[in-house]
Amino acid sequence: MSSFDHEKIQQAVRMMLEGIGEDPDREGLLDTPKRVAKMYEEVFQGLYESPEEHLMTVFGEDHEELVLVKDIPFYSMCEHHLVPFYGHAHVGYIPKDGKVTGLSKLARTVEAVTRRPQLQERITSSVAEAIRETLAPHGVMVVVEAEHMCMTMRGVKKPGAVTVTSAVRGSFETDAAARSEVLAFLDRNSKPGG
Ligand SMILES: Nc1nc2c(ncn2[C@@H]2O[C@H](COP(=O)(O)OP(=O)(O)OP(=O)(O)O)[C@@H](O)[C@H]2O)c(=O)[nH]1
Ligand SMILES: [Zn+2]
Repeated sequence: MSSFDHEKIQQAVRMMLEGIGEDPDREGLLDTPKRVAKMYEEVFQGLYESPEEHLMTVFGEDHEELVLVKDIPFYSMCEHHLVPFYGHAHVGYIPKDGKVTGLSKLARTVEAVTRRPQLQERITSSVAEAIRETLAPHGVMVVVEAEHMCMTMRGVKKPGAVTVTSAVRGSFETDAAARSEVLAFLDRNSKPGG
């Protein structure tokens, strides 16, 4: 797997600043290439992780009904414009043969997939596929809701427009009641203790 090239990012940022008619040597911009490289290393960290690696932690727990971690916040970068899109992912699956993973691992899978240049559709199906391949559950259902800054601060300029994508695998494909159960939980705003 390739690694992160700080030097290259710094050169590119300097050129972009020149390209927009700025002076990269003025005081306020002197450290900007370095800062952007550091930020990119953080926001694109997922390129150096495999989403599946997090799901390897399994407990032989005999639970073959819904497990849903909802409202997982995420930030990603639109691969067309390299501006953020962000929102929440909801990840549900029905374990099989004792393959129950750690709850945090579902959120870590979302992180590994979102911290890359991305499309919302690919995030949604990649999370579903990683769970399907690693845990071989009865079914998996992933719903992602996001606002895209390329649609709010520029272009069509529609702040507040929310894009919803879903991916279902296994039993959820044929079991409408199972899909409805997940959607009913997503509809409820109740918070633990709230
Ligand atoms: N399907 C999909 N499209 C996305 C996503 N993020 C951004 N886009 C869209 O990618 C498209 C790129 O369209 P282009 O016509 O190539 O680029 P553009 O001229 O900047 O388009 P506008 O945003 O319409 O101004 C736009 O319609 C964006 O809204 C995403 O996650 N999924
Ligand atoms: Zn975009």
